Amino acid sequence: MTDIIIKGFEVKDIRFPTSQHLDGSDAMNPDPDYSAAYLVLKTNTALEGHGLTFTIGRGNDICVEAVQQLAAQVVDRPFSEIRNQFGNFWHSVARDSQLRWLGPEKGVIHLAMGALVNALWDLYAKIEEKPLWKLLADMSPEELVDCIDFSYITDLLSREEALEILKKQVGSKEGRIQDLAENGYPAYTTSAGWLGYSDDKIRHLCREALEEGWDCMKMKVGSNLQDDLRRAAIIREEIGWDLKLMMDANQKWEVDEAIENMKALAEFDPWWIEEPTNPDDILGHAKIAKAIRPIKVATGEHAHNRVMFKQMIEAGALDICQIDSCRVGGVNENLAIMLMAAKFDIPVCPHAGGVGLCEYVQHLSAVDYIAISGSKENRMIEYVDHLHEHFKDPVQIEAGHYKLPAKPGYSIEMKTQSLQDYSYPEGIKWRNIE
Ligand SMILES: C[C@H](O)[C@@H](O)[C@@H](O)[C@H](O)C(=O)O
Ligand SMILES: [Mg+2]
Repeated sequence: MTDIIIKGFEVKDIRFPTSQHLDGSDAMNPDPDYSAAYLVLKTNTALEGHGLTFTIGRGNDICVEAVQQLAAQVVDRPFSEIRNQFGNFWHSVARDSQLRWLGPEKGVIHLAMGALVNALWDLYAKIEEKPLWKLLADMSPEELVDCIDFSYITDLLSREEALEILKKQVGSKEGRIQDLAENGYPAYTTSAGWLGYSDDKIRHLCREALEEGWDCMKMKVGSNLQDDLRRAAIIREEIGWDLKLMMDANQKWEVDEAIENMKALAEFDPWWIEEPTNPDDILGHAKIAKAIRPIKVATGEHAHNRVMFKQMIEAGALDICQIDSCRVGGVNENLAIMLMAAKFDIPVCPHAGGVGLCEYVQHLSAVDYIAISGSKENRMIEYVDHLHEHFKDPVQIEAGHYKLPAKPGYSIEMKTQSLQDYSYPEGIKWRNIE
């Protein structure tokens, strides 16, 4: 096969007016418009690599520009050069000396890296004609670790340790693939619990979720305690006490406030509290975790990179590791994070509250189960019931489980019509609003 060369790219500003119905709303983001800096890598063949990074509204202006800057670096490069040394390639993009000053490896520039790296994996999986999870699951432990940049984490996880973890799972991979094909991967829904929803809507969505077979749910907290207590009571009234209920404060509280409020909310038996305080406050999370046991602390959707996860894990600051497919530098860095979590037997429950995140993370959790942790215990993928109709290969949910994706790629390609209609600001959907 002749080598595939990346010949050019397009970056699109795609936004959805989700704030109109307060879908996705939380204590920190009262009216989010789910948005994506969307990258298409064009090649010398008909194949394209698609990738996006999730943002909210105006933040997308800046992210689109950052994706432009990063994507320019792969133009005219043979894809084999990137793929054969993916870890080194990743390292070189993260170390771009002019752009690195903006991070390093955090914020807008790292979100943009997520879009680029994920688009490259989408292309890779399409070239190999496999869904991304299968491409990764078929790799040998050596091939997988060659995708990882171990910089700054070797004190917690060396290349050799990573190899050891992966090698342990090799012999039993096939059984787990079979299990996923038959039973899917467990999930929980956040769709009933957005903060801006009325009590009636929450009640009605809880009933609907039960009928659909969900057995775990997440609600938003962090507005004011009395409201949180009332809403939690409504949810428990509707779903009973056998279902798992998780709570998400979206960084709203001070450390002491988080401890106090969770003591009050404990009567509703929450399984975890997510992002109780500022996402950079490693020691604060550790304090909270210690004070509110057995309620677990979950975090990660705003953790900049693998180095933050390393510290969180070492400090006992997280019980549940919430990887995000875009926040860090895409698939490669998430492999590193999942391996660190596996070493400490910390369950990975990916964050997926955004556009395209469910589509992405289903592949990552599948790989975690098949090749890394080998376990589904206490693990589940978030599901939000928004915007899937815009994807060519949308997630499929059956009785509260993700079905294993089958089409080649990373499931992130959006329909041409949707890309047109929701382009900001010129798309028809926006022209009709403003
Ligand atoms: C603004 C977004 O919807 C967030 O509320 C969402 O990502 C959330 O934190 C989640 O855990 O799904
Ligand atoms: Mg969250």
